Amino acid sequence: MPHHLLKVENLSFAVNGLTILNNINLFLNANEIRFLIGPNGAGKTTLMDIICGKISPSKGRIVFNEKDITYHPNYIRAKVGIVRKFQTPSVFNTLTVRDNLILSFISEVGLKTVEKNIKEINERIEEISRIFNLEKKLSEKAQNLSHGERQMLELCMIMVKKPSLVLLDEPGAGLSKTEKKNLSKIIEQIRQNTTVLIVEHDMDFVRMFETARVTVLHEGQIIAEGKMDEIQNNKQVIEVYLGKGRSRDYVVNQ
Ligand SMILES: Nc1ncnc2c1ncn2[C@@H]1O[C@H](COP(=O)(O)OP(=O)(O)OP(=O)(O)O)[C@@H](O)[C@H]1O
Repeated sequence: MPHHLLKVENLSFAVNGLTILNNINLFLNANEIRFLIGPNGAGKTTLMDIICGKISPSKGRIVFNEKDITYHPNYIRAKVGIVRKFQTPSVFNTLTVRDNLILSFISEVGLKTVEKNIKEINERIEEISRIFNLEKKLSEKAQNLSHGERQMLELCMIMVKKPSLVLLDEPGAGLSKTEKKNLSKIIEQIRQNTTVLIVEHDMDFVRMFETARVTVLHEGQIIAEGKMDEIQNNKQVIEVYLGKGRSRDYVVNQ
């Protein structure tokens, strides 16, 4: 039996009498890449907000590493290894790439430890920046990077923290085809040490992950789950999302 790192059990969320999520059950294995897709307003962001602790559900529970974290605030979730990256990269624009990464180390292990081990930290920065194709940009200010490079830098800063679960909000948005391909390779590499849950509208990007499972949300409910080649032939998914051009591309194999 695979170990479920994250269990979302019988989860519902309502606001002002309006049901936004209705009895969601979502189970993520350790080292899994999972996509969450569905039309606008399906409830994807709300589900991510509940998983990261920004809001609490009306019913159900969230179990992470066998611990019930349903009502843990988001800073506690960050401590147990749940990290979220929003669509717009959040980096320190006036600092260099290296300094951004050093700050990430400081927030992870503390200033004294970083000062004491600065040589090793710099070696580690060089090593990790190679994974994210940033090794030639270490002295560059973040504001001079392209959008794609800033996305890479933020991901790199997140990975310094060695999270167990990374929540990504439309990471493919605004990237060129080549950048998306590179990002997909990096996410595949990241998952060697972490689980990745990705909200995405760009089906070309989702298809770059041949083995990843996809969960489809519609009107607050999960309507399908499986690999992309199964999902894209599912009648209901085509009806409510893929076939109507509501995603950012069309189904190829209809
Ligand atoms: N606090 C709130 N109060 C009222 N309605 C809300 C609240 N939060 C979310 N909603 C509604 O719940 C529905 C789901 O929103 P959500 O942002 O989770 O969808 P989504 O799948 O992420 O959509 P998108 O793809 O457009 O980002 C929407 O109709 C939204 O207007």
